[in-house]
Amino acid sequence: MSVGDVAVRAVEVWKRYGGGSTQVDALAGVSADFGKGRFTAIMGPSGSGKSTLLHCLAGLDTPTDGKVLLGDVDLTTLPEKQLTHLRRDRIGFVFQAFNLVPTLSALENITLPLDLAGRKPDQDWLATVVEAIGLTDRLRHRPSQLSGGQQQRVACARALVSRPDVVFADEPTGNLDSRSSGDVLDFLHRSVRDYDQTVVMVTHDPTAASYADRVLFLADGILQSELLDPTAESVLDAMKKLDADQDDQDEGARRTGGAPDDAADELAG
Ligand SMILES: Nc1ncnc2c1ncn2[C@@H]1O[C@H](COP(=O)(O)OP(=O)(O)OP(=O)(O)O)[C@@H](O)[C@H]1O
Repeated sequence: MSVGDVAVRAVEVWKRYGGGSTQVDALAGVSADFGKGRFTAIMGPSGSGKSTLLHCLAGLDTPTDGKVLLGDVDLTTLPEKQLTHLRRDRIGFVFQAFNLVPTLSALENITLPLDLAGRKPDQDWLATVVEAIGLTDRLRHRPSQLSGGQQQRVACARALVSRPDVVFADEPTGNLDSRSSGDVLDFLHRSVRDYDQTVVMVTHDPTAASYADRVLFLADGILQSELLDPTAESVLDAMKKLDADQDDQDEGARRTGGAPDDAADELAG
């Protein structure tokens, strides 16, 4: 991928927690490009580092080592104040728990990031986004008067209203039933296909991942494989293979009494 086609790039990103016997490498040298106008899903077993990677890419967390480039800006060296502005102006977030402000209407929630930045919404784009989430008749409702799926669509609109470089979504359908999930994923998919937005989404769900153009698979903080034009079936197969590979490594380590890497070396010859 040429530099101009990349929205965000991870270069040898490490994230280490703790020290001594409790040390954990949540990310162990992850390098990946996330293309502009592309929808990428990140998958992997629990504890594999998905959220940590998303948070590092979004400038919500600082890697222990390595670089994160948003366009040509290295987030890892940016002073905190500039990072705050960059997150506000160039990045959108969708969280599993919606995180809407309960006292504001749906429309006020959508425009909140712009209001906080003292910017006026682009009315055409706002109308497009509002129309696309299919909630034109509920814009004056408070979050408590909306279903979970409707609240999450409001959160997606809020993430997109500033036309960010990238929308990062962390398990956006984790709290939703399959129908509401479909509505939210359709919306994210259309924002990429029709409006050239860039979405990076962490998910456990093969069906959710099938809405993406590409799926990256993490295990033990390492990028293991990727799948282009995924279907729910091909994602499930890739996850089974990942599980089987992990089991083989664990079994090798158990038999030799060593670390998985030692075991792999020993098995290899
Ligand atoms: N603040 C922290 N302090 C110590 N260890 C942490 C911290 N945050 C994450 N970890 C560890 O880093 C590893 C990766 O965590 P992460 O939350 O990124 O995984 P995940 O793939 O998103 O998991 P899940 O699917 O369960 O949400 C795990 O072993 C986790 O226990």
